[in-house]
Amino acid sequence: MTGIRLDSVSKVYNGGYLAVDQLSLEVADGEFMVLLGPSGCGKTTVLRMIAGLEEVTTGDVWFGRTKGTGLTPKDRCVAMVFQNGALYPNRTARENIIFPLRMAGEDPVEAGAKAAGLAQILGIDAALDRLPWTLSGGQRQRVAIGRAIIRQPRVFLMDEPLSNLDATMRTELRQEIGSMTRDMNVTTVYVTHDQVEALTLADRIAIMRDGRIEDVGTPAQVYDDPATAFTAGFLGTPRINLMAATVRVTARHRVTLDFGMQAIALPATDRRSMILSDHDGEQVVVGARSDAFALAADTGAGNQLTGRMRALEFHGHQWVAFVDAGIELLNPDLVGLPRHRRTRANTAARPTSHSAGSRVHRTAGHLSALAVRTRSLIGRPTPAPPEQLSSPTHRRSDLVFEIDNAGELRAGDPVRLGVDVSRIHLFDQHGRRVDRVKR
Ligand SMILES: Nc1ncnc2c1ncn2[C@@H]1O[C@H](COP(=O)(O)OP(=O)(O)OP(=O)(O)O)[C@@H](O)[C@H]1O
Repeated sequence: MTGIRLDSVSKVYNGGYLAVDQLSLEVADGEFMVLLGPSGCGKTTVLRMIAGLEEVTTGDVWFGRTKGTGLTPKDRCVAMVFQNGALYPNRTARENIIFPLRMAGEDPVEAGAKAAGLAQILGIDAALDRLPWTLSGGQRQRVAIGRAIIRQPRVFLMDEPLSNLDATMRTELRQEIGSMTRDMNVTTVYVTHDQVEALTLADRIAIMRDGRIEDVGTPAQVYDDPATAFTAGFLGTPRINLMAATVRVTARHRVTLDFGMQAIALPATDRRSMILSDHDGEQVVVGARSDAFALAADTGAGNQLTGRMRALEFHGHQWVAFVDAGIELLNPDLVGLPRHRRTRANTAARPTSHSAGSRVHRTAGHLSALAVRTRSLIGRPTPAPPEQLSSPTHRRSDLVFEIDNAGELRAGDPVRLGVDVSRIHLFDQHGRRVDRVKR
């Protein structure tokens, strides 16, 4: 087994398209690393560069202390499973699994024993003597995994291996992949655009966007303490609410986040008050998931927002509330992305299985305006040219969050929302956290 290191790796495809941009990443020996990101962000390209199926344009790939750049795929001792693990159609599942050992000249009895052991782990021992076309999609993918892993590769690479399976099969095989790779202690890089797969399988997740890594951390780190607004928006259902706000410093270390018609205050003891107190008038992005909101009684105490319940959806175990609070919401896919990249990002937005995501109309127009009217909190010059606030994409939309019990609430009712500011995340206009993340 071995660790992997990508050292400032870039890939420019023929025609000059920069698919991967100076990406650096370390995967520890035996670690399960998930590359997560929207379609087209460069995940497969990274995987193929590790496998040696794609040449790096610049940078280096290392396997432990061995430089992989320039080695053939065979010499890298990696195994790869694709979306549709193609099998030899006229060989049984057993023959498919054993095939790499046969090619390596291994003793047939030992090879057979290894295949039987793997088949048991993968739950296909009863299907070993069947031809691929008689197997279910999940069984075929298990055979493909068995065939890839039987030679005990140093590195196991998987490219969306579950995406062609139905939901039940996906859950089952996901769990098996998790336990198998851990039992074998094989260094694994797994590509997916499915946040549930990433959160449930990974030791660490690298969230990719536009050929770069936005954030790397354990599932809990990247979910609870996201480094960027994009990461926050990619993880979690319903998607995080990203609200455009202006910093108002009312007294030393007294900071208010002004949404226009409404505002919330940070306590002076909040470390972010200190950070923002030199940035009066600057614009920030306030991220709030469901756990930051609570339907509040009309006490007037604490941070509250008022609005109107636009819709309430019953989801069995919970309700999803859509509240129009007259606050500008930003599109997580677009925050911090240079303007010329936005159309592409918009079409490659995060897939979501939750209807809440699709119901929300989020806009980019205001963000562009944010980018030009203000100085960056981090001090980087803002690249985007002005865009009119009256842009047709500039619209108000709903705060979306889950509640356990809707009680007597109905669509159209006025609502008062308590906001727990200890649970909000604050990002600068480029989508980077204003405070430090813990990694
Ligand atoms: N052979 C190629 N020639 C030119 N461009 C390519 C080639 N392969 C990939 N690309 C482009 O590089 C970008 C990254 O592609 P890649 O397949 O790595 O993304 P991905 O994140 O894996 O996407 P998906 O989840 O849709 O598979 C895409 O814009 C893609 O169109």
